[in-house]
Amino acid sequence: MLSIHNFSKVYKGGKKAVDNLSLEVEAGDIYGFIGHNGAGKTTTLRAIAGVLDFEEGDILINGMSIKKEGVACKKVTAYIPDNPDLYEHLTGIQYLNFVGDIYSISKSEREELIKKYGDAFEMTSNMGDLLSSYSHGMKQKLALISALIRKPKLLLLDEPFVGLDPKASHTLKTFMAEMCKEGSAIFFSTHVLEVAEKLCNKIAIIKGGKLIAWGNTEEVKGNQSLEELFMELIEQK
Ligand SMILES: Nc1ncnc2c1ncn2[C@@H]1O[C@H](COP(=O)(O)OP(=O)(O)OP(=O)(O)O)[C@@H](O)[C@H]1O
Repeated sequence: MLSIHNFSKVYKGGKKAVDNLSLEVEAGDIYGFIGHNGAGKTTTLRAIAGVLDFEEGDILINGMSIKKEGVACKKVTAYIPDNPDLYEHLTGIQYLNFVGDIYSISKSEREELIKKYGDAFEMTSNMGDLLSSYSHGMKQKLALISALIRKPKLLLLDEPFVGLDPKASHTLKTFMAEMCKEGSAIFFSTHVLEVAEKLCNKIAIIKGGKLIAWGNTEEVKGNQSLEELFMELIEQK
């Protein structure tokens, strides 16, 4: 589903944010991406989503290169940044219809899915309100709904649980599991190691732009908790 081959990113000014990263995410995976602040998670997610250019390496989604077939890749991928920037002058329902139009979601399917996810995230009664009046968590929930109604094959999430209340976090985890059971894949960054440990069948740990551990969660962790492993790996020189 997602193949990252020797991806590196050097920002203007010379900062190498990601260094020769290779990773495979398969259909059905809930893949957690873990690392300290500044490790390179957002840089990697933005490159996969096709919103950040890069020179070294390639990223394939469903076998298509994000560099050469960006539009086709974006059709099957949804990306929610850690701080979604939505169109504030639209109402919730106008925004979701805008997304529905762009991705050609039929009227009946759109209505069904907006109801399903709107109700689950307790957003249905706020759909007529302007996004400028939404709290941070409400904006995040609307962004998640806009991604879920598209039924993406690959869902990329940057710190999805930050800012969500416990019920919304639980709802999101349920839908993440549902999506992957149906054959999609999720690659997401998180600092919440307990969530990663429970939810993810695979995890990757990045440090200073380099992957230092990856694979099946149980195999990567061994007998330790994810927190113990993370602390040990991060403290190693
Ligand atoms: N636009 C930019 N220009 C220059 N350097 C950048 C830019 N964006 C990020 N960086 C640098 O790249 C490195 C990786 O940043 P990135 O945002 O990918 O980290 P992160 O793992 O997502 O961190 P956090 O957990 O704090 O969100 C950091 O050293 C950061 O300072």
